[in-house]
Amino acid sequence: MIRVAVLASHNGSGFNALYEAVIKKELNIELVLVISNNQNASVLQSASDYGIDNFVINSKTDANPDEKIALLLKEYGCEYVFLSGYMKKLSSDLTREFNIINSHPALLPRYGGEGMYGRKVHEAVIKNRENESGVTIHRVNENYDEGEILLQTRVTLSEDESVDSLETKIKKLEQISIVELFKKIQESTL
Ligand SMILES: Nc1nc2c(c(=O)[nH]1)N[C@@H](CN(C=O)c1ccc(C(=O)N[C@@H](CCC(=O)O)C(=O)O)cc1)CN2
Ligand SMILES: NCC(=O)N[C@@H]1O[C@H](COP(=O)([O-])[O-])[C@@H](O)[C@H]1O
Repeated sequence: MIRVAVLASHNGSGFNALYEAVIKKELNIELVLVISNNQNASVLQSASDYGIDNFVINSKTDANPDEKIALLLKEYGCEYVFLSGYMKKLSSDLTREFNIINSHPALLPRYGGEGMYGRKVHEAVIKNRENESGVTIHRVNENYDEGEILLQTRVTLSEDESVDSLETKIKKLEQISIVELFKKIQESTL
């Protein structure tokens, strides 16, 4: 069974979607480890509730956070790492050594890169009066949002779309897309 680690900075809504899919036997993967840079992240409580080991790793806890992350990924035998709203840039050592996958709440290559995360993405899409947005799931390389695109799903914006309504739409789409992506991985059709 594929062993998957999750990195998240806040709620980890994508992680929760994967966990639900595993419980419903839609996915045959093993979520073995959760790491957050944020000691207050609610994803840590979710992981504890699910009985999944979880750790806080940041510049306060470790002199070299990414080195500690790599050690844990090896210790837990992680074959894939999923970034579920993780807000820190990962080192090139990490991105070269591990299969890391990220979900970005826009149609890359637009609306990506430094400063483009969370609500900031939806604010920019609305400000530019786009008529569509979506989710991009991609491999992670040493730069923000430039890895190979694995899956993209689109959504049409309504005339009166707000940042809140778009964020809700995108998160729902993301949770579906992430499960679809891991189905492809476990069926080795990726
Ligand atoms: N090496 C990589 N690391 C990360 C990637 C990546 O593609 N390559 N993806 C990000 C996730 N992400 C977009 O999908 C993203 C997250 C955060 C930022 C950003 O600008 N962050 C701010 C700091 C924000 C904070 O501290 O809360 C910054 O760097 O100034 C851009 C894109 C995860 N890591
Ligand atoms: N650039 C990365 C990025 O913006 N990721 C986005 O952060 C949100 C985290 O929400 P959550 O904490 O509720 O899961 C998610 O929508 C995810 O796509």
